[in-house]
Amino acid sequence: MGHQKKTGKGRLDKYYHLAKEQGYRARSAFKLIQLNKKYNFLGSSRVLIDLCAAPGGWLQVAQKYMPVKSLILGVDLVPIKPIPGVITFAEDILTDKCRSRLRQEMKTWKADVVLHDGAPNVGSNWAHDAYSQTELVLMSLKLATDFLNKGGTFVTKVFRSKDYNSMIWVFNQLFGKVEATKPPSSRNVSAEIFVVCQDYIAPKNIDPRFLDAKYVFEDLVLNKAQTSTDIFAPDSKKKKRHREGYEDGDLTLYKSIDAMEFIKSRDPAGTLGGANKMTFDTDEARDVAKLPETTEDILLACKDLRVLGKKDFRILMKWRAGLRERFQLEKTEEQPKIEAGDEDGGSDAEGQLDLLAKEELKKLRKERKRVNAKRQRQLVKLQLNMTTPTEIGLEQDGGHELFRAAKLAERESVRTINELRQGTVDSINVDTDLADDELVELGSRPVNPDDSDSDFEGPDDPARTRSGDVDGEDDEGQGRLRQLESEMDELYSEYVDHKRERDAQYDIKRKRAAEGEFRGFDDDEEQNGSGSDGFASEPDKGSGSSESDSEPELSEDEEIRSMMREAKQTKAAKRGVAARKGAVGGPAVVSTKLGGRAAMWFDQPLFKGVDGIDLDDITDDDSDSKAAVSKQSLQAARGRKGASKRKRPADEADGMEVESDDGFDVVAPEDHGDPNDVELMDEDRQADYDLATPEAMTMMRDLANRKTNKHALIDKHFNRYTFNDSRDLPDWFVDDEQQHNKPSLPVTKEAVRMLREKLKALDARPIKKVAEAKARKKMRAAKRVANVQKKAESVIANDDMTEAEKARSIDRMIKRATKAKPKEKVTVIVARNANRGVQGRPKGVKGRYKMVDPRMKKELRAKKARDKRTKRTKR
Ligand SMILES: C[S@@+](CC[C@H](N)C(=O)[O-])C[C@H]1O[C@@H](n2cnc3c(N)ncnc32)[C@H](O)[C@@H]1O
Repeated sequence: MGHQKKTGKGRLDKYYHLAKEQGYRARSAFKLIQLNKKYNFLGSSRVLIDLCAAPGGWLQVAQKYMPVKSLILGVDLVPIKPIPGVITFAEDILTDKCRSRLRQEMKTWKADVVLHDGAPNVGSNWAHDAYSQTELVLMSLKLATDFLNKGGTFVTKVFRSKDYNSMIWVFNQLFGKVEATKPPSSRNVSAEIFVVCQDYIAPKNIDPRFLDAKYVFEDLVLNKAQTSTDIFAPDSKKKKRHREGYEDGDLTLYKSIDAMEFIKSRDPAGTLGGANKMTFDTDEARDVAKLPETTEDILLACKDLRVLGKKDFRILMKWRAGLRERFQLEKTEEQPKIEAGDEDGGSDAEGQLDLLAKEELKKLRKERKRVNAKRQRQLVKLQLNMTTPTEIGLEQDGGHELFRAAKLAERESVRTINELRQGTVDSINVDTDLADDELVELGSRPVNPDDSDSDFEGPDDPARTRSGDVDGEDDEGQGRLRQLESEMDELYSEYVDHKRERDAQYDIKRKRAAEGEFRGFDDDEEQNGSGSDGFASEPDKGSGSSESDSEPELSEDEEIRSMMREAKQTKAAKRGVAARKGAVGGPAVVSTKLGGRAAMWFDQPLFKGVDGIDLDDITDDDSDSKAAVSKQSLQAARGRKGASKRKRPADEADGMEVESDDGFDVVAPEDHGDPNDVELMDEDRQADYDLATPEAMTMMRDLANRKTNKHALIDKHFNRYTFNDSRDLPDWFVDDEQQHNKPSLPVTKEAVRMLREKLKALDARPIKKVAEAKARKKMRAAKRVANVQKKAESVIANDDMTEAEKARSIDRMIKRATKAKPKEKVTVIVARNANRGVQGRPKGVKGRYKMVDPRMKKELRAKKARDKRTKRTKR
């Protein structure tokens, strides 16, 4: 293998690093991985031969993707470091020795796959390398025909060359399916492509010419002969363009040329057609880029020469012609001819001739500058709307002025020189005068009043340079222009041919470009395109199965989405609260004025919307009354329910608070004023102190609205029911008393309304069971999201997949995860007859099932009744 230094730009690309990370010996391993992904030939193969296998990247891949215990053989000129389960040996595949060694290793087996990634040592002479490469391919094909099983696969690397089509033709004769492809890991700048030949026909007799390089690559053999002479006299011949792809010493298909190369080239169409990009990197080219002639359009066209349209091509050719004119390239190229012609003339005239020619050129240059400057001025005027194109005659003249000037210069100098060649010093003088006259006419002829109706005024009018000859010159000019146009067309078709030769898909690509679907020539760009087809075009989650789900409840994918929405909202809300907190300076306005407990108290929803409460007036001194009231309200609520609790007499004796039968608290005197009463309540008990009855609500409102106070309230509730003793009374009596013999407390309409509203709000909340079911559903959805995320991460990290494959697989995962699963039906099995006493799943029952006992319900009911009875008797 040619040991290329891995320091060039782009050499250490992502596949290089990936190969290092994943332990492959060569980045080329990814080419085989990607080829196998596309054609899937490794998984089903048991015997594989890798020709030109060093350092062994492909062998590693084969070993990984083929079934265990497969026979894998690798051969290369250089020894290959051992790979477990792989047999390797060093041989030249072009020799018979290699063939017999392979036969020896294969015994009676036949190969399912023959791989060939051979590359000759890349030298400076391309044609020779191409020959070796094609020779290697043909030889590997030969070996493949010897060892391949019928239906087998042959994978080979080929370089695009003029013999490419012949090669494909040969493959097609031997295989059922032949496809050329360039895996993404193959560098765009490399001319290599891989041909995957599947379904080996295994003909009994193969025409020997199919595998004969002389027959298949006739031209190349000729080329080889030619190039061998070139080696000894590289500059003796004109450098030939290699239509087969590479130029000598240039081993990539991507080529950029310097603008000056194009300007100076004698074959501009060929130069353009042979390059991908035109750069302005040399000093000279940089100057050219700054010239006004080098417009934005030209710079843009230079960026990608492969997609030049006819218009762009013409612009570039005109630009080149103008610049050649500016740099006097035509002149300098003609100079040697002139000099050669002058050799015959007298040596006295030589110096004067030179002088004259120089002066001539100087003048012409000056004139050209002037014409250009005028054109520039006119353009500026046009841009400032000071004039119209017709006024300045841009259409008639502007585009061709350059050529007119060039033509003029050409004609003048040629004429002068011809005359000089023939004539004497006198005639030189005469002609010089003439020339000067003409130049004076060109540059400084005064305005002719007779010409005032003309569009072009003043000395700058090029159409007036020869007053008597305008028509004739126009005709001549038109003819010249037509000629230039046709020359340009010819050049353009030459350029297109050139492109076509370099790129087999040229026509298709151009068609795509014309249809607006063009995605570029590079694999990279195609990948980007496919990337956008894959990842960018997100799966239409909205049109998933959930839409067709007729259940009113949220389907699971909706659940997932709603979770995501909720998460967002929660975040937003948190941000909002934080912002508000920051703005207001605290969580609640009330708490800024009241103590903590008071704030908590009045923070209850009950006080919201209650008119007339001036929270500022309520101080912590009132908290004792609040505590008492809260207890009373609780008791009132309990009283309504008839669920009185009696405390042990011992508790009363201890002076602790006692709940009376009539449902009112009797608060021990020392506790009355204790503001810590509320604080003493634990969390659970606090939850009990709710305003659950209209009586409690009324009482509360009265207190809050200062219609009563704690003393009045306590006094009022010392009544005939206060000290009723129910200790020795039977249960039935106590229960009945509780129901009917109790004080009737005042209730206001407002309190009833408020309570009703509160209950309504409570009713609106889902019952616990439903809430739990929803929460479970959410939890399951969250689990699925997490699972998909995890899987997606592993897919993303999988380097064996292309971006598009990754996108597709993630897409599939999401669809699967969000698809609503049909509810599993539960079969109810009654445990009677054959199912009676069956342990585990009854026969013939599939899916979820529930065993029910026909007697179970009755028995359970009976057991409950029994339990109740025994409880009563125990008491
Ligand atoms: C691009 S490398 C192959 C890389 C290999 N597929 C891998 O993944 O490691 C090309 C190999 O072809 C080998 N080669 C070139 N000419 C050969 C020949 N005549 N016989 C055997 N091997 C040859 C070179 O030695 C070189 O190792």
